[in-house]
Amino acid sequence: MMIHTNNYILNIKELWDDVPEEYLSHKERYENAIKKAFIVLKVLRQLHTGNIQITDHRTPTNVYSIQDGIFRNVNPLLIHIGLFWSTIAAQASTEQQAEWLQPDSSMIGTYVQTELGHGSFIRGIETTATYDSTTDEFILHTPRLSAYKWWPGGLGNTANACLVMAQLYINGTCHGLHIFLAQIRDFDTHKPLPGIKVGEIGPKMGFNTADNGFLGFDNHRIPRTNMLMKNVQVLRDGTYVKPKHDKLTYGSMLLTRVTLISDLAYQLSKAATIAVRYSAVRRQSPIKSNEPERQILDFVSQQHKLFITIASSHVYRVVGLWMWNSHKRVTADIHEGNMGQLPELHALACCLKAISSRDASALVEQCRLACGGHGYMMASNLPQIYAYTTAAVTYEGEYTVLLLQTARYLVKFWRLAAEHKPLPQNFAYFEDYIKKNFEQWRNSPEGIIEGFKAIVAGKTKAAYDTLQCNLRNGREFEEAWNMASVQLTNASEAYARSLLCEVFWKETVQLSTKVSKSLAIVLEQLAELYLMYWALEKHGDLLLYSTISRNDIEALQSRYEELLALIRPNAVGLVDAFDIRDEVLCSTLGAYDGRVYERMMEEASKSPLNEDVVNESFHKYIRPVTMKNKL
Ligand SMILES: CCCCCCCC/C=C\CCCCCCCCC/C=C/C(=O)SCCNC(=O)CCNC(=O)[C@H](O)C(C)(C)COP(=O)(O)OP(=O)(O)OC[C@H]1O[C@@H](n2cnc3c(N)ncnc32)[C@H](O)[C@@H]1OP(=O)(O)O
Ligand SMILES: Cc1cc2nc3c(=O)[nH]c(=O)nc-3n(C[C@H](O)[C@H](O)[C@H](O)COP(=O)(O)OP(=O)(O)OC[C@H]3O[C@@H](n4cnc5c(N)ncnc54)[C@H](O)[C@@H]3O)c2cc1C
Repeated sequence: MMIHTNNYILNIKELWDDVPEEYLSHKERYENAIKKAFIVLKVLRQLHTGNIQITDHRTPTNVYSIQDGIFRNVNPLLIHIGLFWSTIAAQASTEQQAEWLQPDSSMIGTYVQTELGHGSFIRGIETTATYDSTTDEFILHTPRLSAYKWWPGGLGNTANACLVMAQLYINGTCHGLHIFLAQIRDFDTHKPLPGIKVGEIGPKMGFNTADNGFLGFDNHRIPRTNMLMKNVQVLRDGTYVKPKHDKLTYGSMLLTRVTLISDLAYQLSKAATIAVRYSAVRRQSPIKSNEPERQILDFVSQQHKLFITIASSHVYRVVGLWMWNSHKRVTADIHEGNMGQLPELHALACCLKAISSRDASALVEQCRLACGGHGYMMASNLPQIYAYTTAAVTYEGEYTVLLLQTARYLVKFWRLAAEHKPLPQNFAYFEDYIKKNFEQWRNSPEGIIEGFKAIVAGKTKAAYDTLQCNLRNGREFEEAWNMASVQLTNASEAYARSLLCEVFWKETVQLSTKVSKSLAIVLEQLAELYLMYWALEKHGDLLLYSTISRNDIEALQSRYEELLALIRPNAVGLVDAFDIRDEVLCSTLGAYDGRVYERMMEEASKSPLNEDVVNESFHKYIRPVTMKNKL
């Protein structure tokens, strides 16, 4: 059957709620979401097997983005689709993949890594997988409470299988973390298998349809062939065959960090669409006292809050794609046995995941604030987008922890520069900084990019010098590192910002040659706005580390304000161009037709508190108090 995914999914009645999900209990929310998740899964399976085919051109992202509207929260199968399958595809041997990656598989899986006691420091994970050569099995075991798995999405009620990260033991030797496929529930009855203690962890700030769960193993046995064996093997006699790189097991985290950048771009585009459209509808106070009230979008301070969100969505879309292509290239190299580019990819993914999630949550919150009181309503959908986005600052590698990973990479190159050793081309600016080869400041995108590189160099130098000073004072390296960690994270943050500015500007200039002149102008305005915004935000750093002057900063401020005015007439068009359907946006404030107040009233009428003219609590609790003396 040929289908148009949008229409097909939008017309499946059971996927769309009559009662807004905020009025459901924790249990009802899950049950409602799981009903929908399996309808969506069926569609995805039909697409995969070719039983239905797609006629629209933007399919994978379309299905993904329509889901946002269907769940208004999170698809409980997000980890099954996004992490379970992709980890098997990347880390299982060809034979394992042939067995496990069947489109009609009974397995509903999740990715089980974090424990009650350890999330960031994964070498500290306590779950063990001990090889028993007499039976050719691994014994999965949770030795104590802190070793209970805690957090995996879909684990609480949905999954019947999982990929477990555990410490591998063979003949008493620990070989570190490895991934194992374990069935945890009966495929038919869905009851936990013997030796499995599993459940759901309770309500959270967001992700409340994702049934995040806990899991403990009591000497649970799985076949030896259930260890993911593409990069590393345990043979029948217990021989351990090492991987070519000891962090290949962390590959799923790397991939998800890369994918998340695009997902965050999409969340930003939703928030921007809601806030910009609302700001075009909402009128509040005149600018000149003798004039009618103005659209709040005409206030320059409002433009300052919103246009950076539009621009940032484009930045993360462009950089997300750039990272996706790098990931593809590096993965192909790894297949050929060449690990050379992995450290760079890891360093980039860490800082970009950290900064994209932090930026996205700050900007979504800014959009909410820009919608005044109405932005605080759940029906605006901004609170849900915020709760979803801010979780990404923590999961898949906590913000600070990831920045410190990138700092290791920066410090290595600074050490080379300090010792006057050869540097790769992309770090040549470290040498320039040491030799004080400072460029004359230019108030242009290219000048700002150079300025940001000077900040990276200056901050890396400062962190490195502190590190060296701590070492000279007799500290051990790890302690000296901890003492310098504020400066180290600052250097990583600056590095991410310089990458974002450089990649976005270069890609935009290139793209501009391929589109109409009028579109090119707007795209370049957005890119320039992004660079100016951050140059002004970081003007203190520029004053410290580059040759910028006070006059230059004043000129940047004027150009920034000019850009706000230039973008203003296109603001609504720019968010319309994100092309997000009302059904996906789920916002009273952001719908295409601009019927904001009507929709707000329609949504209010769905409140169960409006079902009775007089709520029964009046008779039970209020009247006895207020009428006491009059009875
Ligand atoms: C219209 C537009 C639509 C857009 C549509 C977009 C479509 C998007 C589709 C899907 C979106 C998907 C969204 C997914 C949502 C996900 C939902 C939430 C799921 C959450 C899951 C989780 O959270 S799983 C758990 C994650 N946990 C972590 O991330 C733990 C973090 N900790 C670590 O990673 C490690 O502990 C740490 C790296 C911090 C340290 O490791 P350790 O072993 O201790 O390292 P160490 O010995 O110190 O050595 C460091 C050494 O190793 C190198 N290294 C570390 N990691 C890697 C790696 N991954 N790869 C390569 N190398 C690595 C590191 O560089 C160091 O090297 P040296 O400096 O020593 O040379
Ligand atoms: C919504 C959501 C979904 C999740 N889904 C999954 C899932 O599907 N599967 C899964 O396995 N896990 C999942 N997780 C768990 C997630 O990966 C971890 O919570 C995350 O990696 C952070 O680890 P943590 O909780 O141990 O934080 P901690 O590491 O305890 O962080 C607490 C604080 O300590 C600081 N800190 C920790 N270590 C250092 C250090 N070395 N240096 C400096 N500061 C440090 C951090 O910066 C932070 O400020 C999920 C989490 C959330 C919130």
